[in-house]
Amino acid sequence: MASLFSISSSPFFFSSVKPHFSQRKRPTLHLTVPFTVKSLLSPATDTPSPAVQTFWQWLCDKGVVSANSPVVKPGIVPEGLGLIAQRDMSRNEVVLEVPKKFWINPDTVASSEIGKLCGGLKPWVSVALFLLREKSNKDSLWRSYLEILPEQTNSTIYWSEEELSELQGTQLLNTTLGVKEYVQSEFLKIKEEIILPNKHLFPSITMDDFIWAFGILRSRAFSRLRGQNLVLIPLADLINHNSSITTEDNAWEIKGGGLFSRDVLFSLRTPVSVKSGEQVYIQYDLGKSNAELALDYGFVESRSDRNAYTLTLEISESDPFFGDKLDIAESNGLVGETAYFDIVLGHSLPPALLPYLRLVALGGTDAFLLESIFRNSVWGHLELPVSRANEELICRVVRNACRTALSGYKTTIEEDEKLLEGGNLDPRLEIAVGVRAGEKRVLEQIDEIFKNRELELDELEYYQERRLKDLGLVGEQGDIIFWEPK
Ligand SMILES: C[S@@+](CC[C@H](N)C(=O)[O-])C[C@H]1O[C@@H](n2cnc3c(N)ncnc32)[C@H](O)[C@@H]1O
Repeated sequence: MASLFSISSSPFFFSSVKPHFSQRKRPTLHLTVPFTVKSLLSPATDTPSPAVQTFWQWLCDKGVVSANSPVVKPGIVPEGLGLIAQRDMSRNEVVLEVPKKFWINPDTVASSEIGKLCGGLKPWVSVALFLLREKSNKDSLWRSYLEILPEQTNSTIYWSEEELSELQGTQLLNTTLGVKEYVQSEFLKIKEEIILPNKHLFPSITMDDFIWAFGILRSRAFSRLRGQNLVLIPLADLINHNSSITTEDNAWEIKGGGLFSRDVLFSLRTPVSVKSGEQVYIQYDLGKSNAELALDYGFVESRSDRNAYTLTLEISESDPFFGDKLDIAESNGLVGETAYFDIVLGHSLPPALLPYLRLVALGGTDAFLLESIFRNSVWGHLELPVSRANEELICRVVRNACRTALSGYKTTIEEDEKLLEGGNLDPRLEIAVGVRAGEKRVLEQIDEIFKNRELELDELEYYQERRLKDLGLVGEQGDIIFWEPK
């Protein structure tokens, strides 16, 4: 029975680089985790490095920014580089505007010397190759920008094996390994088809270089901008994230481009008022879980609703009712034999989870519900308990799966909490401890919900009782009304 479904790491279906500043929404929860982001009010102090100064000079020379009265300047901050306000700014004021000719996107690649080679490539692969080509070209027009890109972030894709071992048992570990495998397979393809046959353009590109480029895009490319799937915007990509900003609205937009209008520009606004000398921040994505933040950007947040766990449920092909169940799931918006449910700490279960579980577990004397005459009403029936046996089975299977998943972590929540309370952890360890503690909390929450449900099994009302009631065959006290012959 335990094979009814599995709680596994969320598989990463990855056909192109995922949106980096996406709008997907996810609800909220509670956990005292690691990373404390710099206060919005703390001013940045350090002087920029020569590379940053050269980058700034390049932007001034090209007229992207005003050398005399800049609104923001790049500066060294706890998050690496960031944008420092050069004067007081009110909410929604424009921080910077970058014309299209300074963007790096698949069009930039197409019109470059490697454009012809990159024709059929995925957008992210072509931009990654472009970055690596330009890096190896000492005369690159993009040199001053490339020089300020970090060698690594704390994204889990850059972690050593030892660092990854701290993620033992987590979904994040599996996702990270899956992503790396995917990037590697893309690399092997272009190595054969593009890199090796064009050694004069790509002298020595390694898998690590390709991972670097992938991580750069993943952490700083904007996506889903008007007509733009994936675009690097120098200067704008220095904007850091702050958890205290809780709106994603209107932080950036593309301006211009109409028939008689001026150049197309990327425009960034500050979502909150900022004092001169403070760092300007935005909210990257309210919908990302801590695991996604860790993978994409290399940080996590203490907000409890960033902790999530993906339940993967499957209608087994060996199920005698496989076809009917699949048909019912698909008619109710759950495509394919596998369904994914994101469970968020402190939030109730996704509404479709219980009906889907009941459907997957349906069998024996309840199987009549799968008959075609019920096809239009079956989901409604599945939204309520079907039978004691069915409800008991889903509780048992979910609880077993939670316990199995919990036994795969190398620490307990208490041990993780102690580590976090002790403070002074290496940033990557802090991310690992935060994510694994968060996942375990969600698993315990799921287990608790189904444990309580198990205790209620005798009080629940099941399909047959509801049916008898509907037919007027059950009295007020739940007694069966018999027909007395007159
Ligand atoms: C869009 S870039 C921002 C510029 C970046 N700080 C730099 O030095 O180039 C995103 C990266 O900045 C860093 N970052 C942004 N916000 C952060 C935060 N709140 N805490 C820690 N790191 C952050 C992470 O390394 C992330 O991958």
